[in-house]
Amino acid sequence: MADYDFDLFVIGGGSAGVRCARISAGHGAKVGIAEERFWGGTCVNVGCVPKKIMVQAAEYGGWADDAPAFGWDIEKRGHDWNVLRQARDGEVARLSGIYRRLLEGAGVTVFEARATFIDAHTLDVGGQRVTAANIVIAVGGKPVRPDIPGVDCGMISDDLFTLEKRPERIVVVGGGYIGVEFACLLHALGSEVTLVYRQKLPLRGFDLELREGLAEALTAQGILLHPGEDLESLGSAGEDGRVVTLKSGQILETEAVMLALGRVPHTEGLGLEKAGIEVDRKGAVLVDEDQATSQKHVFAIGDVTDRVNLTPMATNLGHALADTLFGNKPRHASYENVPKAVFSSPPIGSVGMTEDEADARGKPAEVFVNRFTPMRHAITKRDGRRSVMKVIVDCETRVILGMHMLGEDAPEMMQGFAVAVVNGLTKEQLDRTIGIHPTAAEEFVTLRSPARRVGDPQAAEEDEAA
Ligand SMILES: Cc1cc2nc3c(=O)[nH]c(=O)nc-3n(C[C@H](O)[C@H](O)[C@H](O)COP(=O)(O)OP(=O)(O)OC[C@H]3O[C@@H](n4cnc5c(N)ncnc54)[C@H](O)[C@@H]3O)c2cc1C
Ligand SMILES: NC(=O)c1ccc[n+]([C@@H]2O[C@H](COP(=O)([O-])OP(=O)(O)OC[C@H]3O[C@@H](n4cnc5c(N)ncnc54)[C@H](O)[C@@H]3O)[C@@H](O)[C@H]2O)c1
Repeated sequence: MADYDFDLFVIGGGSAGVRCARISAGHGAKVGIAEERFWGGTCVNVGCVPKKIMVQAAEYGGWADDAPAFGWDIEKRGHDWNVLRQARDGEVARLSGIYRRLLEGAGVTVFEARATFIDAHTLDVGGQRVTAANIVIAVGGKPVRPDIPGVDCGMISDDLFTLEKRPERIVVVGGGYIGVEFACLLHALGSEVTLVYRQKLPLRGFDLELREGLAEALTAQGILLHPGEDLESLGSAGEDGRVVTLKSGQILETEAVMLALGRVPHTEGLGLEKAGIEVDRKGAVLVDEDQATSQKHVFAIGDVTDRVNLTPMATNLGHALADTLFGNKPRHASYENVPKAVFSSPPIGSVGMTEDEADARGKPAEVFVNRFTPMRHAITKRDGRRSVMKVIVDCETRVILGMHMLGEDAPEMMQGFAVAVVNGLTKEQLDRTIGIHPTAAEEFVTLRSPARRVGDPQAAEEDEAA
């Protein structure tokens, strides 16, 4: 290793890269890292953190509306976007600074520059030649901008964090995580929101019953839904207006457009071909189970591999790789049963198989479901606040295959239940647990009769015969 400048060089100072660099240095490796834009990457600067602060701001609007039902003499007079911007941007700057200081404190050499490959062991880092025995690609992803006329009339999620004024009317295109979260938070802050998406329901990949419940909740709170629609073109109208043309021919006039159409790996121009590193059609770096690329000393972690594109997955991958390479503790981060949350209103928390996935196994599973109005909203009578809880159980082993919730506090609740599900919790163990009363969470430990059975080959044959 003495022939190289570094034992490890990390490209990208986001969730995956910072963790890998910091832990590797802690294990004694000589580490360098390059970041071209912002320490902490997407999550800290234009992702989870500023988004969650905006979600929290939005929640106060609903609580202010609810308060009179509990006797509070409160009048909601409006929301000051600039106060929120300053609070959010201040917290983001604070966290980003912490990320940089953590690296320096661990003894990592930091470069505020773009890094690209010259060959499989050599990088150009802001004009400087740097060599490394091992290289980690942790460059993340970037928002998709579709190839349609007038695409520049639309904002991407990064732009929402620099807006000086909240748009009064906005069309959000895309029914994935970002589209749904921003539609909800902008609506709650006072914007008139239209959500356009391709499928019949938003959030493909989540449990169908939760998706149905969420679509009902979105409509109940006044978000205008356009399901089954695709984008044809964007254009301007007058000084500040925007026109969205859908493939069905429908035209929507609005003040602003947000495109939330997915993210692609940030590998363009990285020089991967010079290092002999293979990518897939979307530009995602191909890796084996050790996160090694087609060059065994070059690794890729986080969103750049386009597998589970979530921050805790990225940090886990970074930590596991550092432990494996320099900590004498070889291990893999598991892609199985990764808990997920959508910070919609109400939010979603989910771990394990959906009902459709359990059904498709062809092995019998029981599905327990509960729908209820949380106690708070029995008083407030606020629309669109019904909760849905679901537990899916393998009939033979009694192991819980999936747990899902749409409802207030679902992400907080699901983190705890996920610990148990990941460790093989059975339905009987869940039932043995005494509830905490009065909470919504206790509904998970009091589900007694299954709503239905799925995945039963015999039942499917009987259905067909009938
Ligand atoms: C709006 C939004 C909300 C999100 N909300 C959540 C959430 O609530 N929960 C959750 O778990 N996940 C969320 N995510 C996803 C999460 O942000 C990502 O999964 C996570 O940031 C991936 O980490 P990463 O290290 O792989 O990539 P990134 O965080 O994107 O970091 C990559 C870094 O590499 C830098 N870089 C790129 N190319 C180079 C180069 N050639 N040289 C030097 N530096 C380079 C980039 O500037 C960037 O800082 C959200 C994402 C978005 C966009
Ligand atoms: N709460 C969280 O954990 C969270 C929040 C935000 C983002 N994220 C991560 O970031 C990723 C990116 O988020 P995202 O919402 O951009 O992507 P996504 O993949 O979740 O959703 C993109 C949506 O856009 C649709 N789409 C694509 N092209 C379209 C077109 N031309 N017209 C209409 N619809 C089109 C897709 O069908 C899909 O439903 C997520 O997949 C997730 O991994 C996580």
